Amino acid sequence: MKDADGRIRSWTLELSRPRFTPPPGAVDAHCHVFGPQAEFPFSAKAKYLPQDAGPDALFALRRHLGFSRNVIVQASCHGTDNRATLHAIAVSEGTCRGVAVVDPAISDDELDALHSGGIRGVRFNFLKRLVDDAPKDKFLDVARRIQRLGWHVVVYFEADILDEMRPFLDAIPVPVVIDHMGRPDVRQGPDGADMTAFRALLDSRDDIWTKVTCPDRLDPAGPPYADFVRAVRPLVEAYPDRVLWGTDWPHPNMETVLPDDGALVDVIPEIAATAELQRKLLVDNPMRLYWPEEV
Ligand SMILES: O=C(O)c1cc(C(=O)O)oc(=O)c1
Repeated sequence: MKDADGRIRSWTLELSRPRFTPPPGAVDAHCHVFGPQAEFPFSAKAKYLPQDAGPDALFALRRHLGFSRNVIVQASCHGTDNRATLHAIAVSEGTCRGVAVVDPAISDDELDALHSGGIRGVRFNFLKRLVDDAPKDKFLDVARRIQRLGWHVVVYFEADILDEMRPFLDAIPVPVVIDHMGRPDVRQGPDGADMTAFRALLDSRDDIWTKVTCPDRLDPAGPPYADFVRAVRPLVEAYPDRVLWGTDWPHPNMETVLPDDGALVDVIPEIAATAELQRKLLVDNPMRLYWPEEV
């Protein structure tokens, strides 16, 4: 949905109320903020220009869905200027933490300032439609430099480059979180080539986590996202202590079919069928990674 300025709205205004009630303290561990542009302009290199989706809208969504905290992941449209993310964290009264995108030339003092602002990880994005370049050697240098802060890295790539990503991922000296499971083709099922290769990655070290997110991006059939559920539920059961969940609101680039966040929440009990799995996915795991001092 584009406005008169050509700015895209990628989130629905017709939100359903989910049937599923998240456990107390649930964390939406993958979401973004856009702007507001007047205060926090988008990057000159942004590949999409969204309408404003600031912290007030995010917190209204959170209340509606029954979540308590958010992890805000710096969106590619803001480049390496993390001010919009830091602003949202700052006004959240301790209920948000974040993942930054940094220029590899960032100083140690600037990294310290990000830590004080609630950042606990750095994102490396390998999607050509979102970023111009992804310098692996410089990213590895950043990964080494954030080790002293106790941070992790979040990596976003698509399934077709998993093989070529392996040496890079193997060399990262801090915990690794893979966005959206590295975008498998969920129609292949739980034992298809993409999920099998992804499990081999998870098996390669015990500090690789993943976000079991984005049925809307990965399952074109739409709600109730049957192929996504069939492919992802065994993953949640096999790696219950290394999975995170998030809405992905405001759903960057979902221009044609706007996901209903209520329907996304209703996928949770389908991929995490027991109260214990739900508590790990929504509370214990994200708290360990983002609020370790409270665990
Ligand atoms: O697939 C995407 O388009 C997408 C984009 C971004 C971003 O622009 O940062 O983040 C995501 O998690 C997913």
